[in-house]
Amino acid sequence: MRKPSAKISPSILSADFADLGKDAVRMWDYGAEWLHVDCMDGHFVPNLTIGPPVVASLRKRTKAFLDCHMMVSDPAFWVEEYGKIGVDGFCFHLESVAQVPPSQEDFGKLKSLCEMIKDNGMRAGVAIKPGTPAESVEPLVDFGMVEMVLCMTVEPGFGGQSFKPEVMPKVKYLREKYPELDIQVDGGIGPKTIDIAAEAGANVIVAGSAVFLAEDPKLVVTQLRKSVESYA
Ligand SMILES: O=C(CO)[C@H](O)[C@H](O)COP(=O)(O)O
Ligand SMILES: [Fe+2]
Repeated sequence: MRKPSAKISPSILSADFADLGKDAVRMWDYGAEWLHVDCMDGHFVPNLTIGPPVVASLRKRTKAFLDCHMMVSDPAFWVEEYGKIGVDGFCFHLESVAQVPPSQEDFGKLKSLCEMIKDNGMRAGVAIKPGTPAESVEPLVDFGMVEMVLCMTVEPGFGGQSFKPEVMPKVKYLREKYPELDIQVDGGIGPKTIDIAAEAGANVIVAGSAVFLAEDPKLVVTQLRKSVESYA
């Protein structure tokens, strides 16, 4: 069984926030079919980025799959609004909703959150911080609650941090167990680190600074895709 197709998702955290529309359009032109939107509320992480009005403006400017990484304390609060905007993927942090490992009661909460995401027309994803074990999200995959697991390869909150290779065994474990699952990696990914992540089994690749600060961003998008495809 082959792993799912490569999806390259440039993170607009490293874009020019005064010119987001232009940056969104050029990423699509460079061949990136996803656009990663880091929504931070200043509570779940010590940083504040953008919310619905800006995401709605982005929606009008790009056909890309809008991949919202919700670094917020109360993801359920935002689901309906993001659904109305026409966001494609809503990826919440397990740690914002549940204890680690999740309790029985937490699974009830997680199930209704995932159902709410789907009822509002979006794909559900769950993100885990570098220290959160893969086993914590297995029931969400096993019961079809999520279509994607995001393994953070930095502590969430800021772009431009160093890739944590110690997260790779988790990616490998999930890929072996779930050959058809979308597995996303986010943080410190670029031409120097992509091979490690692709070999471990990641197929949805987020890259912020490595793309936006590159002299030739199109080349970086192409390199990231080639690496994932070479390990398919
Ligand atoms: O979720 C994030 C940070 O919390 C960003 O998506 C991520 O850090 C991308 O930036 P870079 O590729 O520069 O590390
Ligand atoms: Fe992100």
